[in-house]
Amino acid sequence: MTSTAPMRPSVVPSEPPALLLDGITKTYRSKAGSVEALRGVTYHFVRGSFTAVMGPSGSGKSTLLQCAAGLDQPTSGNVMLGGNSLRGLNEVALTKLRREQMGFVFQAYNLLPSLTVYDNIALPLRLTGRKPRRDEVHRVLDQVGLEGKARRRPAELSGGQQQRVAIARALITQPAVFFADEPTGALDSSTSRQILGLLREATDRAGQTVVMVTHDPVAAAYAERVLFLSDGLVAGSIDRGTPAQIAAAMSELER
Ligand SMILES: Nc1ncnc2c1ncn2[C@@H]1O[C@H](COP(=O)(O)OP(=O)(O)OP(=O)(O)O)[C@@H](O)[C@H]1O
Repeated sequence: MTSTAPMRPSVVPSEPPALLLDGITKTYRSKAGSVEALRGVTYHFVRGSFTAVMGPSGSGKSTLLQCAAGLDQPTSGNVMLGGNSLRGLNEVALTKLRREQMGFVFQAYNLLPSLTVYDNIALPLRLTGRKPRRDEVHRVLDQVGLEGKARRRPAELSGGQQQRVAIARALITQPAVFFADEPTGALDSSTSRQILGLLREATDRAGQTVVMVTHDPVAAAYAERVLFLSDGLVAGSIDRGTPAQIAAAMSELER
């Protein structure tokens, strides 16, 4: 595993990174005391890259994802999305940014059960105030291999098919950045491979940027880089690691 230092850019990139975390800290305060979930994370996610975020339980992975996606506010530091700062944006502006530039895929598929597959996928465009075109919806349905399922409801599909609907729904707005939190956590290994293949394709074919939190070294090996968190800090990274190398690095962190 490389140390944290080489992960800072050695040259100033000519275009802004897809996503920049600049000195992010996050402290949760409650009556029981305070927890420093992130203690100063600086990292840039290059455009078109696929990064897995791993680390022991409680190391800050979900907090990092929440802050990066503007779903939660860092205590200090800044998040830049495509060169635009999230700091100081109100909820309306953040919601607009999330709808237009971010895609989300979670372990729970979060599909609306009363809507058809077609309408679930079309929803993000409707939320931006735009009437979706049939060919747009069918293009992403085709991309995730679900042609012919447009009229089904989520409950009539397998878990893997539901997750593919969730990916299609995230793809339809052509977001700059995809956030995935344990996207294959509830799926068997062959279905997981298909889902991870779709995320890989989003980066390879469309130049989108994927940030995926996972506990699974096999899933993480689909990413070109694994970023390790430990105790709220970046502990290192591995590029193009095998599942065995990634698992070994995780065991080292958990020791
Ligand atoms: N809303 C909250 N209030 C208080 N503490 C919190 C809150 N959310 C997270 N924490 C604490 O912050 C730390 C980091 O939590 P986080 O969920 O980001 O870790 P994680 O790496 O995603 O863990 P896991 O792998 O178990 O999901 C933990 O100590 C956790 O208990």
